[in-house]
Amino acid sequence: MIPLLDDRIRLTRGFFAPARAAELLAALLGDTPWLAVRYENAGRPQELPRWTVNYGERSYDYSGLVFTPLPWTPLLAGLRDLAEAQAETRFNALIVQLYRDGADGVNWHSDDSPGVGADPIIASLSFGATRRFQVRRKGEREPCLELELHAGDLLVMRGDLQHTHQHKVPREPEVTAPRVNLTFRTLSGPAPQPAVAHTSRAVRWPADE
Ligand SMILES: O=C(O)CCC(=O)C(=O)O
Ligand SMILES: [Fe+2]
Repeated sequence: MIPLLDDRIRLTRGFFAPARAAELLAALLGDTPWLAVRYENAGRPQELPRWTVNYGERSYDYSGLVFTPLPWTPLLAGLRDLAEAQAETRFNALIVQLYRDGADGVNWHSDDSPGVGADPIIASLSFGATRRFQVRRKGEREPCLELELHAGDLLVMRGDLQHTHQHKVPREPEVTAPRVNLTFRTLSGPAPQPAVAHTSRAVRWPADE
């Protein structure tokens, strides 16, 4: 395990061996009922630059978008149990994201919606294409940390990191292969109210459009 940023990021390379990571990628790509999320931003229709789906016991508020979770599958509950053992906490929510290729990504943000509590522990598993993961101090422009997340890697964010820093998965046009990321979280308190309406379209991988 590699501790980074005062032990508020813990990176475990090869938490899953390559063969197991490849099996998990295939299962996650094919079996997940993905959503392509459409919403309006200042009157303009937008689509999230990735496919996403939520699992577990709690809804998650993602920049005002609220998603109803699906029940744990045996596979995802198994991965949750492994993540819980590593992160030494219990998780009741999971966001699964598919970055179809390097044109997909996630912009600068902190995982600090009210439901995650004061100092959230978030465990992230990566499968498929290697992608960059950047971290910057809030209020600053440039990353202070840049990592490559490989298939099978486990990254845990903890302590007050979500208060002090933001993270991002930048677009990488040269990447052609898909990447699946799982983030396990612990949510509590009242269910979030949607601030932004979305129309989500059920989609399956491989995309046929
Ligand atoms: O894909 C990743 O590695 C990060 C995803 C993320 O930051 C999120 O889902 O909040
Ligand atoms: Fe995040």
